[in-house]
Amino acid sequence: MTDTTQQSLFGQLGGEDAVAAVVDIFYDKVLGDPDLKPYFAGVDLDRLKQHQRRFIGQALGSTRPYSGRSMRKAHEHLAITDAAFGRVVEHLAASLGEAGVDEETIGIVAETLLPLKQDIVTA
Ligand code: HEM
Repeated sequence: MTDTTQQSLFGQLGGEDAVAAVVDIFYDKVLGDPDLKPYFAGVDLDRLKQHQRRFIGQALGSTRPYSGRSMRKAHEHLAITDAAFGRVVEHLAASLGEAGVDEETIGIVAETLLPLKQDIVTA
């Protein structure tokens, strides 16, 4: 998929304000999932929210510059399993659906995230 397509996903959803709404839904789902909550133990709230925003931004191809750690460096100490990665992506898909994004677009977003799995899953 080209950058142009990804940018239009971001725009299609409604830009930063709409993304903030998706982040709230996503945040509730991830922390409300007993299988995922432990990964976020000890992570401060600001950092977590930043995670969610960047996660969504990355998923939708936001052009906002990213100056954080690489995906591998950010996650290697967490021993994230394949299953946990899958659940996070599922929660994102559900959150986008609740925000009114159509199935086809959600599928494209999920495909965009999949290549990151090899850097994030270490358990
Ligand atoms: C495609 C999937 C993902 C993306 C794009 C993503 C993105 C990010 C980003 C950008 C950061 C911040 C890095 C920094 O500030 O240096 C981060 C941190 C973090 N991520 Fe993810 N993430 C993903 C999947 C996951 C999964 C599956 C989990 C757990 C099940 C997870 C748990 C965390 C935690 C706990 C932190 C904070 C680590 C710390 O500050 O010690 N992430 N992630």
